[in-house]
Amino acid sequence: MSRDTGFKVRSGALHAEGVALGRIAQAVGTPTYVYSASALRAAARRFREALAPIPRKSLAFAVKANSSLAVLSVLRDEGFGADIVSGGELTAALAAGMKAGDIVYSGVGKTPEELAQALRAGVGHINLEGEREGEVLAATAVRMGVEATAMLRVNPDVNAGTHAKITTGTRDSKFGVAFADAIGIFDRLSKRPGLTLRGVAVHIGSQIMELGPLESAYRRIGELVAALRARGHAITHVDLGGGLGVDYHGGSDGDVTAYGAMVAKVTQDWDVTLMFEPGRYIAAHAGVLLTRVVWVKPGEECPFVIVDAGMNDLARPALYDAWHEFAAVAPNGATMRAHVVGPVCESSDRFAAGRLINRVKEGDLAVLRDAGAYGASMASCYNSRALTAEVMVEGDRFAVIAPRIDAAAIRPQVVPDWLDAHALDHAA
Ligand SMILES: Cc1ncc(COP(=O)(O)O)c(C=O)c1O
Ligand SMILES: N[C@@H](CCCC[NH3+])C(=O)O
Repeated sequence: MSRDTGFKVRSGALHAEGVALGRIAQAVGTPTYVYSASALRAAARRFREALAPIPRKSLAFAVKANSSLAVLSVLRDEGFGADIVSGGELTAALAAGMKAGDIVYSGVGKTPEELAQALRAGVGHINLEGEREGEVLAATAVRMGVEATAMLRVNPDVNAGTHAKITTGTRDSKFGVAFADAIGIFDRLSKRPGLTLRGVAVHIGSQIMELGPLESAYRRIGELVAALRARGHAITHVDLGGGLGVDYHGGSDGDVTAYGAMVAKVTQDWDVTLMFEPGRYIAAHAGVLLTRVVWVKPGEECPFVIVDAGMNDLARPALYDAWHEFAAVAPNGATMRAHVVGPVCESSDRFAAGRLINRVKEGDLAVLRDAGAYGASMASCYNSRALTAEVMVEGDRFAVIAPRIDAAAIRPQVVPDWLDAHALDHAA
């Protein structure tokens, strides 16, 4: 997808579809995430079309990438289920109208309460990331009088070739069970009443641009499927995770068509339903973070453009040195070299270092592009800043889909109600 899908300069001003971003800033203020519904749909369709050669499949959007209900609803209408990692994401997916059966629940630290919540909701698949979790899930299902349907997430020990902080399938990674242990764990868990193990799951990381590591991981999973079948296990599903990356510099994204062809080739004899969990590929280009320049202040090497968005609103640059293009909403053709920084009291609150950007001045509007995935969903109230508002644009209309929330409303002042720990001991 071109990242211009949804966001284009028209008559000298950046628009989200038919709506000038200046109009949104006027109505909602800044900083604000702005999403294009058409860009979301376009990416969702491109992903599905690329998987056309795969006969049996299900698609689940990784809710961690963007958990706004309006975004999830658009993807639900595109036939996506949800890949979730917490009870909160389960609540969000259900609230967005996703069917429980279309939800797959991953995560290394699901609590017993969250497992019970998933069973109560009737979640389609629970991706087990450890043997003990499977034992507790089975026991909980028996107690509740239901059958849990699950998959075993396996760590294939493949380096995804992405940023070290978002690689998830190497030997020392906390995710899934070690490849060498997988068969033993599968054998044991499949004997547990209350638990139907349908297959295996793999996810080696995020922002993966080369298909080689994905192909290596999938081939290992293919060997495992064959070995499990040889031991009499009925393997009906394999979850291939997410991870396909996008280009944040305006170039080509991970090649989704080649990805579809590779998956079709590697899995042609598997005879299973394949599950996919894309997040970034679907949402990244469909959103920008709209911000206003507060000050332009001289610096030793170049000026500081200080914007009203901070690392609490968009954490990726501070966390992974990630690149998001900074662009003026009303570019005039001139450029400047500057540091673009936020107001937060950390030196890592920096969106661009000595970068050539559109010339901006105090009060101008600008955007950080490609912020639709892992933007708002990772926002916090650090420095007691408000939680950023979110807006969805569709054609010439826009709607606030998440209001700006004051930090004080999230952490209201309470009068401490002191409990005497010793008195509680006596009561127990
Ligand atoms: C289990 C799982 N599935 C899917 C995803 C989505 O990944 P991405 O946004 O890179 O497609 C992630 C995030 O890395 C994940 O941990
Ligand atoms: N949050 C990360 C990706 C992590 C994906 C979840 N396992 C990012 O912004 O790139």
